[in-house]
Amino acid sequence: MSGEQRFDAIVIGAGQAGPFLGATLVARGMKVALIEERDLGGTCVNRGCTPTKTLRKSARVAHMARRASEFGVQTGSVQVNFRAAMERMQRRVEEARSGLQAWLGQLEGLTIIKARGRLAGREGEQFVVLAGEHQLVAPKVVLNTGTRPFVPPVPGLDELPFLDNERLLALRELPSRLVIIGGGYISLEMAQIFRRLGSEVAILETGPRLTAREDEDIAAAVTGMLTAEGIEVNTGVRIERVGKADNDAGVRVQLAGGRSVDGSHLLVATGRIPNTDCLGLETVGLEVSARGYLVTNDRLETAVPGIWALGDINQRGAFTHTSYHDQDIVAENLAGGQRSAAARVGIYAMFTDPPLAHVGLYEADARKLVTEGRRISQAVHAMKDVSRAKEEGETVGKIKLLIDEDSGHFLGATMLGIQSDEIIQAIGLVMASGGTWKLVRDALPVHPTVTEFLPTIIDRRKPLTASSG
Ligand SMILES: Cc1cc2nc3c(=O)[nH]c(=O)nc-3n(C[C@H](O)[C@H](O)[C@H](O)COP(=O)(O)OP(=O)(O)OC[C@H]3O[C@@H](n4cnc5c(N)ncnc54)[C@H](O)[C@@H]3O)c2cc1C
Ligand SMILES: NC(=O)c1ccc[n+]([C@@H]2O[C@H](COP(=O)([O-])OP(=O)(O)OC[C@H]3O[C@@H](n4cnc5c(N)ncnc54)[C@H](O)[C@@H]3O)[C@@H](O)[C@H]2O)c1
Repeated sequence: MSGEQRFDAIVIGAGQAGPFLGATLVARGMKVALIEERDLGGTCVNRGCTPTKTLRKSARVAHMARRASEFGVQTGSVQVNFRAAMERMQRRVEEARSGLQAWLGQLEGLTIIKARGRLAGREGEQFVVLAGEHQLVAPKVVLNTGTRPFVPPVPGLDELPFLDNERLLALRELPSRLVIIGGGYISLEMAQIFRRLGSEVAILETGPRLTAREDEDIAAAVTGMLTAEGIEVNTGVRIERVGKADNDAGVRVQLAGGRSVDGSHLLVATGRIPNTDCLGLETVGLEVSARGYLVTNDRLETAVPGIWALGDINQRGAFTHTSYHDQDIVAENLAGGQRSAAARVGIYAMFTDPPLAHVGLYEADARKLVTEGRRISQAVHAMKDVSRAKEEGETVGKIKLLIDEDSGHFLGATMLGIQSDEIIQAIGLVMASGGTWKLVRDALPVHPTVTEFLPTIIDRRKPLTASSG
């Protein structure tokens, strides 16, 4: 163990919050240690957003090439070079990771330590952190250790070489038939990508529908979009066990009721668990929730003053943008600001093609408010009736807007359709700025875009009733 090193702040975990907060603090003249046991950039850069969104592009190009004749373009038969697509993805990951490394590496005052970090008690006002051979102390500790895949207690799973998001992205050969357990974001994004790259794909979801959080009609539209591409969707299943298929060459998932589903590869995408179990939290008196998350106040401070929990581990978001936003809040508050995570409006996109994007309340939440006497209206518009979508030949999906009739504020929006990952932000910005629907109606839109339809959609809104029937 080397001698004790003193810092103004120690960041454990280089996900989507810690490195950026560290950079801000050193720019203010502080001395900061950034401890990362794997790769800078965390899940997003190395095994999440960056690789999946890069591979998604290869899948989309293959998909559009197959549709080429619809647009008057002749291509001949379309072949996917899986290795080349994976290599393109890896190059992008390496570029992102090395860019981050180069930027962080030249920041004066920032010490990067490649090791697993953990708290080891306190010395007066200072927290002690151990990281490999290093013993560090600082009065401020920022935890940004993210999540890892949750493996469900399915009999037989521990004896199979199943895939998770990381192992899937390391494949060298295209799976001939990919069976996916789980029907959430990772499942659906990867199902469509691998289907378009040439795999057969089957999804097995225990819940009654895919994308459990979404409105029923939206989940149905997502399911329809995936089945139209030849993806087999099984909802409401109960998995009894998994094992090798008869020919030993693949996997067999045995379902309750006697049915089984075989595949060459098995992807398990059934949620994530927080990396809080090896952090030595008990040494400073910090506790986690029943599911392992760190509880924070709206300033993202834990129950122990001087320790912050940022990103997925605080369960205030499970996205790169929420993690990054967390560090922005803390950076400003450390400089005397009064920002709060409570003030932000939840927004996200699932990057199927077309994407599903959402902000604010869901229809079911709004209906509950109606039972409490609120006057709420909803507008729904099919993408097949949006001119730009017709011109693009991509008419899947719909737009839904929820409006509070008394205040004029948007309460939420859901969009399944081309560029909805971008368009949703128009509503998100109006919501965050406290504006009303009139702002959207009166602003001058660009033609021809999907966004230009928002005023028309708003005009067609109807009162929302307490029940959907
Ligand atoms: C397949 C996939 C696709 C995704 N796509 C998107 C997307 O399109 N958009 C989006 O917004 N989000 C996406 N996400 C979610 C996104 O990746 C996370 O929300 C995001 O990475 C934020 O996480 P974080 O900052 O909390 O930590 P992470 O990015 O998880 O990083 C935590 C870091 O801490 C390190 N660490 C953990 N414990 C220790 C320790 N004790 N000592 C030292 N280091 C430690 C880990 O090695 C890791 O590098 C995706 C996730 C997955 C899995
Ligand atoms: N576009 C994005 O922003 C994006 C993309 C990918 C991942 N992510 C993040 O990654 C995280 C994890 O995603 P995920 O898809 O693994 O989890 P998820 O929680 O979104 O979905 C998991 C699904 O698995 C099902 N399930 C659980 N146990 C099962 C079982 N035994 N058999 C069958 N089904 C089972 C659940 O009912 C649920 O529908 C999310 O928090 C998300 O924020 C985000």
